[in-house]
Amino acid sequence: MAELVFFSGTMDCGKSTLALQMDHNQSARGRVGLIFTKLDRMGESVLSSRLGLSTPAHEVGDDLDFWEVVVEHLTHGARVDYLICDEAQFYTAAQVEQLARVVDELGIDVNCFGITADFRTELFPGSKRLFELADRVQVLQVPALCWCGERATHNARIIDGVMVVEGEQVVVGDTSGEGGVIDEAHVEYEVLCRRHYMRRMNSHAARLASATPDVLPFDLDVCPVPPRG
Ligand SMILES: Nc1ncnc2c1ncn2[C@@H]1O[C@H](COP(=O)(O)OP(=O)(O)O)[C@@H](O)[C@H]1O
Ligand SMILES: Cc1cn([C@H]2C[C@H](O)[C@@H](COP(=O)(O)O)O2)c(=O)[nH]c1=O
Repeated sequence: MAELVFFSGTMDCGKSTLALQMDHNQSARGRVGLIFTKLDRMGESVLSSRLGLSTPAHEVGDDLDFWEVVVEHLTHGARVDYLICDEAQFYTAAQVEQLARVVDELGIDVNCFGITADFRTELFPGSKRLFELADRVQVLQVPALCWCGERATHNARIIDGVMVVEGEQVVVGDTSGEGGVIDEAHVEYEVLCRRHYMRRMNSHAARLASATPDVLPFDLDVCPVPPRG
C-alpha cells in the first residue's frame, strides 16, 4: 500500500541526507522517482545536504500542481514509483493535498522532508497540512543537539548574534553561520532545546551570561557553560 510519509524535525537533523539516501537506494533497485524541492540553500532546482551530496530536483513554485506533473509523466509513458519532496514545510496546503491524492489514486509512495515549525514555534503551512494528512510522521534517528547537549527541538533565528521571535516566516539560511541578510543584518539559525528556546538563550547569549559572574539566569547544573566557537 502506498504511503504519504513526513520525515520531520529541526533544521540540521539530516532530513536532506535521508532524502538523498532514500532516492539512491530506490533507484539502485531500478525504481524510478521524481525529486522535488523548494528554496534549497544551494540554489534553485537542487536538493542538497550538509554532508556535501546533492542532486538535481524540480523546483516547487506556488503554482506547481503535483497531481498534474505526475499524471503528465505517466501519460507520456514514463514510470513513476515514488516522489521525494524536500523542504516540504514551504509547500502550500493545496500542494500537500495533491500529494495525498497521488498516493491514494495512483498508488505512488510520497516521502516528504521538512522542518516542523518556524523560528516563532508556529507550524509552516506545508508541515501543518502534512501533520493533518500523512499516514506517518517520522522523527529522524540522529538528534540535532542544543549547545547544552540536550536534544534540539526548536529552530531559533539569530540576527547579528541575537535571537529574535518576530519577523517574516521565510528567510532562507543556515545553521553554520552562513546566513541570509535582512536590512543589512546577518541572519542565521541555531537549533535549541525548549528550555533554552523559551529563555531566548542561544549559545552566544549563554557565553555572555557565563562571562558575567553576578548574573546567573539559569541553573548551571542543568545548563552547563556552552563550548566556545
Ligand atoms: N562533517 C560532517 N561529518 C559528519 N556528519 C556531518 C558533517 N556535517 C554535517 N553532518 C551531518 O549532517 C546533518 C545535517 O544534514 P542535512 O541533511 O543537511 O540536514 P537537514 O536537511 O535536516 O537540515 C547533521 O546533523 C550531521 O549529522
Ligand atoms: C526556522 C526557519 C527556517 N527557515 C529556512 C531556513 C532554511 O533555508 C530552511 C530549512 O532548511 P534545512 O535544510 O531544514 O536546514 O528553512 C525559514 O525560512 N524560516 C524559519 O523560521
